[in-house]
Amino acid sequence: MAEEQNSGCSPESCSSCAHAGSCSSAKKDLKAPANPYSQVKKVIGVVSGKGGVGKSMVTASLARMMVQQGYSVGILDADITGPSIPKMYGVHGSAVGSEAGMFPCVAKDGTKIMSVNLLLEHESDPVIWRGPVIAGVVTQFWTDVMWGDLDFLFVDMPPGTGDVPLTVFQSLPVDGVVIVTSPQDLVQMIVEKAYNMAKKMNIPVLGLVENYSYLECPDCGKKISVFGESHIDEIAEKLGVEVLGKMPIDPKLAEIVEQEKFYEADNQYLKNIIDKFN
Ligand SMILES: Nc1ncnc2c1ncn2[C@@H]1O[C@H](COP(=O)(O)OP(=O)(O)OP(=O)(O)O)[C@@H](O)[C@H]1O
Repeated sequence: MAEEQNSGCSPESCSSCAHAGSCSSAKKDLKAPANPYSQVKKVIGVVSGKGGVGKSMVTASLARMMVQQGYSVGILDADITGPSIPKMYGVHGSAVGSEAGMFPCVAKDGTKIMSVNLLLEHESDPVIWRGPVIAGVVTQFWTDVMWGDLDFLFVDMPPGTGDVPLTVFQSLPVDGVVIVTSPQDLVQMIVEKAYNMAKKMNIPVLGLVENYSYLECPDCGKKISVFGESHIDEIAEKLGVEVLGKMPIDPKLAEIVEQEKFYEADNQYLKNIIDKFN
C-alpha cells in the first residue's frame, strides 16, 4: 500500500520539513540507544547463511587480531541458543550488574565478552525461548551492557537470516558485516542470502571469509580440499565483494579452543582484514 506523503517533501529532507514528526513518509529509526556507559567506535557483525561454518572461530579470530593491534575490543555473543565465545576464552563466571547496567566479563587478553552463557545458572542450561524474546535479549546486550570505551565490538550472530540478525541490523549501529562460509555445495545460494539481507538492511558487506578451505598435510605440505573445491572467488566477483581470507582447518586453532585459551591465539590467515576495519 502506498504511504501517505505530504506533497513537496521527500523522506530524505525530513529534518528541514515543517511536517517532520507527523508525516508518515518519514523513515522510522529503530536504533536502540547504547548504554550511557558505552562508547563504541565500530560495530562489526559476523554472519553466515547456515550453521557450522566456524563463524564463532572467525569472530574470535577477528577480535583477537585487533587486540594484538592494540585496540580495545568486545564480543557480543548474539548466538543465544548456541553460545560458544565465553568457553573459547575460558570465561565461566557470572556477569555482574549494577543499577547502571551489566558489566561484560573480561578475558585474559582484555577482550570484553557478553553472552547468555554468562547469565545462566548453569552453562549447560538450554535456552528455550521464542524468537522475539531472544531478539530482545540481544538488544539488551547493547542497551544494558556497560561496554566502556571500545574501538571494535564484534557481534557473533546466529546462523541464517532470522529474528536475531534482523534485530541486530535494525537496532544496533552496525558499520559492516563479514560473511563466513565454507567450500560446499549450495554455498553460492547461502552466501547470497546473507549478502542480500545485509544489502536490504543497508549494511555494508566488508567481504567474505572462507573457513575450512583446505587442510595442509603436516608431512608434505600438500593442500587437501576436504570439503571440495572452493568457489568463493567466483561468488565474490559476482557479488562485487572482496574475499578477505581463506582459513584452513588448523589443528593448532582447534587445540587452543579445546584448551579454552583463545586469548593466546595468533591466527595469521585473516591479516588482510585489518586494513578493512581501519
Ligand atoms: N579453521 C578451523 N580449524 C580448526 N578448527 C576449527 C576451524 N574453524 C572452526 N573450528 C572448530 O570447529 C568447531 C565449530 O566452530 P564454530 O563454533 O566457530 O562454528 P559456528 O559456525 O559458530 O557454529 P554455529 O554457526 O553452528 O553456531 C569449533 O570447535 C571450532 O573450534
